[in-house]
Amino acid sequence: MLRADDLVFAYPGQTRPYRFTLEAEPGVVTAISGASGSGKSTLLDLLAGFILPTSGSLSLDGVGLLPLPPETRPVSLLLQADNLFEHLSAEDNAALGLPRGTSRDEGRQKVAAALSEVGLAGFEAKPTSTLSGGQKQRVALARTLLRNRPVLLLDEPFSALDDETRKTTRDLVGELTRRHGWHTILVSHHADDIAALAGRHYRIIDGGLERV
Ligand SMILES: Nc1ncnc2c1ncn2[C@@H]1O[C@H](COP(=O)(O)OP(=O)(O)OP(=O)(O)O)[C@@H](O)[C@H]1O
Repeated sequence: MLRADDLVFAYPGQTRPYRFTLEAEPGVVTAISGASGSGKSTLLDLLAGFILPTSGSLSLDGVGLLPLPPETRPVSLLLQADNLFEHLSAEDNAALGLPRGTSRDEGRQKVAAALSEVGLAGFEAKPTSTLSGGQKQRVALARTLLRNRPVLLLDEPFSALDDETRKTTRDLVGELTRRHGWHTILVSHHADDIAALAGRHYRIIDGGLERV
């Protein structure tokens, strides 16, 4: 279980701080909605460790995460777009998720298996700049598979996709979350994505999280 307990944070000059409390289970997509500017990205930044709360606690399965810098948190982050290096191939982008020290052959095999799991078998050598928006998000998910971190933060990951692609990409996120036991936190203001995918839903209201 991922638990945030009264994480308190304020930007300079902000009079009333955010106070975030949530629980996210493994294998379940937990959705976060809220008006524009309500603090959704701020919450993800706190979970990822890009900003630090002034008080509160954050733990995964009882282990405190706040002392960990972003690079060692058990967390992957996927944004709406621009998750990949355009000048690299699909294979090279996905391979960025491999642990350091992975041998060339083992890396190749693992990348091929991850690309196949996201429905991109045979796309290894494709330059990223030639892929569609949905295919790019799949490559980013393959990289997430290889990073093998139990928390996945998604910031409006389907917003740049057409309707059909958003449905298949969203199904894939649901499937991967269940299969790998990820604690997936989905920031979205699309009610249909939340209805289709989320097992738990919080809304940010007045700087806090309310269970919907
Ligand atoms: N670095 C910063 N310094 C000061 N204020 C900030 C900073 N980043 C965000 N804010 C402010 O904090 C509030 C919450 O921003 P945040 O980006 O978390 O909202 P959001 O819910 O993700 O918005 P949107 O849906 O528009 O992306 C906004 O009022 C924003 O202007």
